[in-house]
Amino acid sequence: MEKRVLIIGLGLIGGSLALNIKNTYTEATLVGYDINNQQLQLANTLTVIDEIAPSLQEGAEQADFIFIAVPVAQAEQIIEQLATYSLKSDVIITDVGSTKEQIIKKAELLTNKGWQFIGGHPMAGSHKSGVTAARGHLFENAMYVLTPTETVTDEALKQLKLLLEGTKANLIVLSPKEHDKLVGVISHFPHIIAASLVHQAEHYQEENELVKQLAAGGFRDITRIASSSPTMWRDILLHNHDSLLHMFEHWFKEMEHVREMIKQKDASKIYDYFVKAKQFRDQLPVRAKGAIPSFYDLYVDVPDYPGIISEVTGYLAEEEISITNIRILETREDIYGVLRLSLQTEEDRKKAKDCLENHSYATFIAD
Ligand SMILES: NC(=O)c1ccc[n+]([C@@H]2O[C@H](COP(=O)([O-])OP(=O)(O)OC[C@H]3O[C@@H](n4cnc5c(N)ncnc54)[C@H](O)[C@@H]3O)[C@@H](O)[C@H]2O)c1
Ligand SMILES: O=C(O)C(=O)C[C@]1(C(=O)O)C=C[C@@H](O)C=C1
Repeated sequence: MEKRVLIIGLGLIGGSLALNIKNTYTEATLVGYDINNQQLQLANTLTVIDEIAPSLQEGAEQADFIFIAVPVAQAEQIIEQLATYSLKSDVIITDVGSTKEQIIKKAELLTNKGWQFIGGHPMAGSHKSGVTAARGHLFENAMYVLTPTETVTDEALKQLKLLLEGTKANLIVLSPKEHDKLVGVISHFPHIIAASLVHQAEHYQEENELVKQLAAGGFRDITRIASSSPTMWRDILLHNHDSLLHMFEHWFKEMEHVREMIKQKDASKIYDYFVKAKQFRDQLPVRAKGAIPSFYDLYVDVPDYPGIISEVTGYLAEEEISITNIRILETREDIYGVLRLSLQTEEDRKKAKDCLENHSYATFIAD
């Protein structure tokens, strides 16, 4: 039976969800709504959605499923608006916000009217925003948290899970409180640290402008997420402020502990500190997309001249070696560049290495 799925907010996550749902739920008509008309038109042109909603109200009142995919403060306002409409009696409403407690509280406006609201949060994303960053496989193998409360029926949960099958994500149920605490530790607090490291570098840049030039792989890796949407992250911090304030206390103690080890020049404690961190970090699930993206990467030294990328990919194509991603690392802008090729298997990487070395390229593996 045809189902109308309204996606409110056609950015990275809303757009990716639309692409995912279309993968498997073929009887769905994807209807989009966004306050940014340019994003909306773009989503339509890119066929991420099938139709544009004439208005939020019309789109919502005709929908069987509603996804709220806007920054979390905006999500609260959308919920308030939806609560004033005449939605279908069996509509299922969900969201994708990075915080859950405050949204679930607000959603009582909907559940009090007998509508089903199931909080959701796909644990995959990017520092990029907008529908052009949307990807059909963004959530593959990632965790996707659902936070149904006691008002949610088994049938509604089943229907939503069915709709989300195309994401190929691992659905997991948590309470909103548990969610906010856990995600605070592994996503929200690290985001603050990333931004603070960038501020620190900027501060030192005033003393010596070489800071920017020297910022190499490590700094770029640890601060990538500081390039994310400031609106989205402002809202997340304001929503999860209780958990985050608590974590600051731990963090200050942690930093104090590190400072003390350095002050004492305690080599053995410093070594142990890094050993323990490495052990825990190395145990994280590395092969699953969405957790920590992990591919079989091959680095290739390339001279900086036009056409170099097509030359390299051309050699690989001749030997039918497919790459999943390609990126120029901007660490050595002066003479040479480094291409990072991501391959699907160890075997493909070996083949690519042999192929490019036969064409006199220097390659290296950095696992
Ligand atoms: N970016 C990530 O990595 C990530 C991952 C998981 C969940 N999330 C959550 O997903 C949500 C969306 O994030 P995103 O990365 O897709 O952001 P985005 O900036 O790419 O897209 C958000 C879209 O919402 C639209 N919008 C804003 N207010 C609106 C309103 N009142 N009505 C209609 N449209 C509105 C914007 O115009 C924009 O197109 C956020 O709540 C975020 O916390 C983000
Ligand atoms: O990969 C990134 O760029 C992300 O920031 C994704 C990330 C995360 O912290 O892992 C960010 C916020 C979301 O709520 C979920 C995922």
